[in-house]
Amino acid sequence: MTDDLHVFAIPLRTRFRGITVREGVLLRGAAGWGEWSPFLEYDDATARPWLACARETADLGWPAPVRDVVPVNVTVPATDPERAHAIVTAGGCRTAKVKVAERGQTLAEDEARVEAVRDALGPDGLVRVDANGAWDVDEAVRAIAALDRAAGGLEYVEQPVASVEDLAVVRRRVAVPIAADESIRRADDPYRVRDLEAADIAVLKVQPLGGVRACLRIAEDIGLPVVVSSAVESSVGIAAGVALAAALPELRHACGLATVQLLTDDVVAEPMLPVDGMLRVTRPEVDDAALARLGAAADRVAHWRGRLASVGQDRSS
Ligand SMILES: O=C(O)CCC(=O)c1ccccc1C(=O)O
Ligand SMILES: [Mg+2]
Repeated sequence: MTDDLHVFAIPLRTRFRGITVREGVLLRGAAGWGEWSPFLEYDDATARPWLACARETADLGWPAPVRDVVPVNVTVPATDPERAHAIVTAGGCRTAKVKVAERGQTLAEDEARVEAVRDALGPDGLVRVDANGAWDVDEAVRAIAALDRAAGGLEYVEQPVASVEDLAVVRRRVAVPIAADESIRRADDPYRVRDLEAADIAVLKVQPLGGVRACLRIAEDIGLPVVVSSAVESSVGIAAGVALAAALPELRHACGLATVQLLTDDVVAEPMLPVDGMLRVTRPEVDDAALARLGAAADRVAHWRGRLASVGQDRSS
């Protein structure tokens, strides 16, 4: 193994998006370390923009920031109300994003989680929910009304339904603002959201959308307020999202970049954790001791090397 590629495996505190360990690759270039951590089930074409993001970070670095802190939300997995309450209290953020519509769970469970989150935040915090496209149109209309009530007012609902056409329909049937996530990062044409007036807010993630510069272009062209969100990266990947949030001309909403809290460990000495709901705009140093501690098993390293060779040109040899 050379020093220019490192495969990490970090256990999560709470199961999230069906995973319990976050794996990824750190690549080193002239500008420092970049993170490449596409989810395991993604095919090569889907994982390719994620690699462009890692290479931008490693080879080029980022455009200049226009702010030195970024407000963030605490991310609440689809867990029980007691745990949700504790996560919000420990998170120290004034905005919470609550995962809802998890497979196998009921709307009543979502309502109880959202109520617990409101209780933990107090009346002046902001509550947003993310359904990851799990509802159909009628379910969404009903669930959004119920969760808006449970929350005592929602800031917005993220990707209530899967298709951009349905998103446009739901947006016309509810009063709660709509944010588009998968309709941007997994779409052939992210601008359909704009053209169909399907959302009030654009969620941008730097890895799936090909890096900070690519996202700045989308932000400019899509004409919607932006929320920068993570893909549950290590602090190396989170720093790229923070660089985007820091370079946006306007930032009206808290970003979903506080997800290092979901991990049990990190590859840097000073993790990208919020203080008083804010992340500092910095590029953290990778820590050799952490790399050694979090190095993946040999079979996983082989897996990621093979994947890197297939998705891009393997620069480690
Ligand atoms: O936005 C956040 O608060 C955290 C990031 C997040 O929810 C997420 C993380 C990994 C994959 C998908 C998503 C998502 O927004 O749907
Ligand atoms: Mg989302």
